[in-house]
Amino acid sequence: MIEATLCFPMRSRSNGDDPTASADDAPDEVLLIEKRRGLGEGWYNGPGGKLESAETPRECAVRETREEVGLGIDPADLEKAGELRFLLNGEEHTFCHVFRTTEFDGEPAASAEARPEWVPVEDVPYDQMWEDDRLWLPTVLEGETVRGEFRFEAEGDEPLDEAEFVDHDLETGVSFEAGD
Ligand SMILES: Nc1nc2c([nH]c(=O)n2[C@H]2C[C@H](O)[C@@H](COP(=O)(O)OP(=O)(O)OP(=O)(O)O)O2)c(=O)[nH]1
Repeated sequence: MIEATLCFPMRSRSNGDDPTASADDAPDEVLLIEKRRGLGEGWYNGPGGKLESAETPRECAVRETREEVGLGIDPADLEKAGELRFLLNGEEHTFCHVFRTTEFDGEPAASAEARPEWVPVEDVPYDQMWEDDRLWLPTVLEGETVRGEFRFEAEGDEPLDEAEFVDHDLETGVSFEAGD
């Protein structure tokens, strides 16, 4: 079983040039990446990837976001937003921790792995993402929490991103342990 993370940096678009904007405005843009290699290549996603040994999910999300798009994040500023379990042919394939943050340093920059893009929450390109994302990502981007199980079926040795998405269970408004 693979343990992985996703991180969704968010900002309020109106804090830029709108003089009526306040810093308290709800974040309405999310930093997505166009993934340039590996699992989900060519699709949009949040920065993220697999845990390295002895790393916590928070440390992994911070490291992957720095490596992929160059943003600096304090692990304590990550808000746990979800836990997603991906099953392939009935077996647990990946357990993914989802984080959200509005606190980060620097400007996103492209890397060999990712091309970053700020996207208004209402324009997230779900038709160019993993098929299950439209079921849970809107809730995460609204500031809520999710726990879900997503079942994929594949023939032979097909990787997860070529498997067929068959069904799911999803719970919203869940609580996570402090420090998760
Ligand atoms: N949004 C979304 N992300 C997913 C789904 N399934 C899934 O594995 N992911 C994420 C979890 C990880 O962040 C990422 C896959 O890990 P990765 O980026 O390290 O994969 P990779 O094959 O490129 O690995 P690497 O060689 O670069 O280490 O994709 C899904 O259904 N939706």
